Amino acid sequence: MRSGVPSQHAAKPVVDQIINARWIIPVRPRALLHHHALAIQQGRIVAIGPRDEIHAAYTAAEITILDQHVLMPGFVNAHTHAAMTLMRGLADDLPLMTWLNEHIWPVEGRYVSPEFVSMGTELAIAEMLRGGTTTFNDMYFFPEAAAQSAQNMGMRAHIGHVIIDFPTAYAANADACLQAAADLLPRLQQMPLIRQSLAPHAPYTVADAGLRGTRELAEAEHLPVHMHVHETAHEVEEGLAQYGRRPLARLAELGLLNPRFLAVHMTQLDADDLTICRDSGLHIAHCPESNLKLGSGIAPVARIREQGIAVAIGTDGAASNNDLDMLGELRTAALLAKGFSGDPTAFPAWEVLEAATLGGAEAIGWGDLTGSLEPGKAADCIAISLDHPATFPVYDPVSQVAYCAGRDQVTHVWVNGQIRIRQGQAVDWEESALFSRAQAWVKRIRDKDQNT
Ligand SMILES: CSC[C@H]1O[C@@H](n2cnc3c(O)ncnc32)[C@H](O)[C@@H]1O
Ligand SMILES: [Zn+2]
Repeated sequence: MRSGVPSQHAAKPVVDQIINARWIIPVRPRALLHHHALAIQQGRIVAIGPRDEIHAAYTAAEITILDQHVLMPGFVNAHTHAAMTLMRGLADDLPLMTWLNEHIWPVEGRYVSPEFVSMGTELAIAEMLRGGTTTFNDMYFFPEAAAQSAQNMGMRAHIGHVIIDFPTAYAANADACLQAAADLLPRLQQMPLIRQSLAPHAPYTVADAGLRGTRELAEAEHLPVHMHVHETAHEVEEGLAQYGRRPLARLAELGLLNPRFLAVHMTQLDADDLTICRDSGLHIAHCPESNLKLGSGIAPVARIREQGIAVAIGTDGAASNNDLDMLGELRTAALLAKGFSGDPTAFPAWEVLEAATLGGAEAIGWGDLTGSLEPGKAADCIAISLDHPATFPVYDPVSQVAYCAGRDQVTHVWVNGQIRIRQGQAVDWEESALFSRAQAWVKRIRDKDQNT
């Protein structure tokens, strides 16, 4: 494949860098390229083509040679609560509402603050970048703190302004959340790696008034909406009892569903729900490991995809997953779709890689910039070394990435052309220093909250 490569007779342009790789999986187009290279200038991909042609066409200030590696777009984690790394392993083996009501919400009530969110988000970014994630779609309190952490650490983030009815350390009610979102929008617009959404928490925590306010602000500011929906059977039963209709139907009636709506979880879907999803054009963030661990249910991904409904992949927070590992998550998604449907062709390797990259970018309205390696797009890319016992032999690199590579094999990560991970190590921060700072929070939470 040859894309964006100038004629070799013209004067040779100088680019910032060229990355040579044994294999490139650009995701779009769906192709496996052998011995190709990527030319990058000012954070953007300017060309992708056979190695010799790229070197004949460009001079580069920096050349990286990845001769045992797959180069591919970074993963887009379509649903996170990044700061919840500080609560990883605090409450396990519980159903969702017990986990939230008796453990997570009380701890959040005591500790969540801008400082807590900065610390937890930094830990999450360190983990996600090491695992090859270059963009995350977040929903948490104090979104400015999360945005600032992502911008400082050079990671791309889609930051959700949370909307929730009950009083928290962040805001008194849904109206105050909407006001905080409106006030913050211009500040976050100044951050080049950040885009924003509105994030009403769930149908059971935001009444109709807050959802109408969400729709109005989303329409006025052209913002996407990111929300937990149909996570458990209990949520659907409770919604039916309280509102006389299933939560998804209620959201449709409130005018919230459209291609800029990202419904997270969606484990409970009847035929009418699937029709609503298909007709509205919404996207689904599938979080299989969090759903399994909380015993919430299994999203019927094969049936969802048969209807042409777009699926992205997310980890959810580190307190319910308990990791932020997109390679692990996409593998679980592929295997679960096959096992649950009884069809091994459900969610094949190529399609699950697409869902974990471009599918995530499109789900958050960022498909113009990231999620695939194409000229004009941001150089958000990762290298995975296949020179490892876990991935030997290599008949098909796509199969290796989907079914057997581990995140310890992610050697290089670039966001917007800036190297963030080199030879498996963070470039700009010491992980041990992050852990030392985080330890103060861990001590406070442990002393007060464990074994009480
Ligand atoms: C209001 S900020 C986000 C809010 O969501 C909570 N949360 C984390 N994981 C889940 C989940 O799987 N379902 C519902 N709510 C979840 C988190 O603790 C924050 O309070
Ligand atoms: Zn969640």
